[in-house]
Amino acid sequence: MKVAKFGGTSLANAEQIKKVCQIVMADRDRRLIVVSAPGKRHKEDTKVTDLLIAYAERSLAGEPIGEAKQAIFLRYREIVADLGLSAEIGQAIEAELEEVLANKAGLSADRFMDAVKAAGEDTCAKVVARYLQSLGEVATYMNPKDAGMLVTDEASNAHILPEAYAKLATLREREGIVIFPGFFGYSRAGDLVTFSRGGSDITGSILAAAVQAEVYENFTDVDSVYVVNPNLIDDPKKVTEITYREMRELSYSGFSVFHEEALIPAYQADIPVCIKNTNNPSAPGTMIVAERGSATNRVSGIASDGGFCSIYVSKYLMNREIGFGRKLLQILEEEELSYEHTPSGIDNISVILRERDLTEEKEQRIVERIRQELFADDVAVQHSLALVMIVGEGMRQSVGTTARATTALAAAKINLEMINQGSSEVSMMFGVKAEEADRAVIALYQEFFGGEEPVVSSSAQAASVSV
Ligand SMILES: Nc1ncnc2c1ncn2[C@@H]1O[C@H](COP(=O)(O)OP(=O)(O)O)[C@@H](O)[C@H]1O
Ligand SMILES: N[C@@H](CC(=O)OP(=O)(O)O)C(=O)O
Repeated sequence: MKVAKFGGTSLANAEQIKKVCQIVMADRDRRLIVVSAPGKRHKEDTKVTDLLIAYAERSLAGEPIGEAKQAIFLRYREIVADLGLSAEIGQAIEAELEEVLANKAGLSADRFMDAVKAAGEDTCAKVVARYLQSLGEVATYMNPKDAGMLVTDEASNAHILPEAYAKLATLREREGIVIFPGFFGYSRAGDLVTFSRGGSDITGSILAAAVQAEVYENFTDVDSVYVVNPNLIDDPKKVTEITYREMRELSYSGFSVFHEEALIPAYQADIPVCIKNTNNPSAPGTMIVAERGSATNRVSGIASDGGFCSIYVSKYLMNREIGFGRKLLQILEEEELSYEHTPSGIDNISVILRERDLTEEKEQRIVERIRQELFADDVAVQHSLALVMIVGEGMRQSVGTTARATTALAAAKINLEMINQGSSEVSMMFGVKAEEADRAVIALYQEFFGGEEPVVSSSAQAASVSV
């Protein structure tokens, strides 16, 4: 049995949905199908999930909702019509969607937002099931509540509960093709809760682990994972095989092709993941596996992500002070902040955080507390940082990777704010100013995969004029 997840771009319109159904029908082992909400049809388009969020925000703010609602219904109406589904089917699907959008009473703002967001995937799953049925297939829409997709109840940031797996495993016994909406589950109390954005990848991975799938296929709009974001460099090198550890690090640091939390369930159940292209299904794609044969190339990928900040703390003889690190991190804990990294020196330590979590008020309070409670000599917060990551299993065995990377970055006149080698030794991280991140990635690509000058994609050209 294979679990196949199709992303928003694969379901953006009727033409795409037809491709999806052809792919499903071409392999009888593809029996558990996870769908996202319709995504962008072209670059300037809006994903249905974003239309739903805009709708929910207006509704919660008490603003007029007519246009926002119309935009959502239009997307599905067009898809249903172009798939040649009957008017009755269209009306039934619309009535269920309407009910969710109208049902605000008794729900907190968070719960309403999650219910509305999830309607994108839920409606799409119903449409796809109906279309497969119209082609003569035995296909059923599966409600995540009935299936047992039990999750924690943190709004918009759910995590699977371990007890969910036993019931989900019974999906294996279902007849025909099961169409499962991605992106959400239900708490123990029965409330709908969504995963974080892009979370349909997580649904697919959970289901693949639960049913012990032979493979988890993740269909998107690119032929493979590339060694660098293809929006930055035209036609970069393809990755044919990559380990879970490498992909986890790269997804964390900007490879948006696969959700950073989606690898864990598949990894724990030892299910290989294959990233494939709905628009070119015969391309082999990228396999994500436990061990890869060719770990000789030292760097497997280069990624970057912005939105970080660092709290730098220095104190003479910090290395001799028992409990300093704990006290520092406790201050963050009391401010309900998680941290990302803690590179340190003899008398200093930096704590890297996601900028979105640190309000101005919290920042002032934290700086003050570090000064007063820890008697720090210096505390400074630096904003607008990007983390650039080079990742590769082969880096463990090879000498000189750091030297090559820092030399390349120096030659591109990029100032390094921080260097951190991951404890796993499969990654190395460089903190740079956000506006220099693209140039840093391009310089590193040139160093490790270059040979010739890479062709910088037009959207990245502005950032890279001085390369
Ligand atoms: N290293 C990478 N390799 C491949 N794609 C990448 C990489 N980094 C970022 N991407 C982007 O990820 C996109 C696919 O992810 P996403 O838009 O979430 O697709 P889907 O709608 O299928 O979920 C690609 O179109 C590409 O722009
Ligand atoms: N539709 C949701 C979940 C998702 O995974 O979408 P996609 O497969 O298009 O990245 C979102 O946009 O966040």
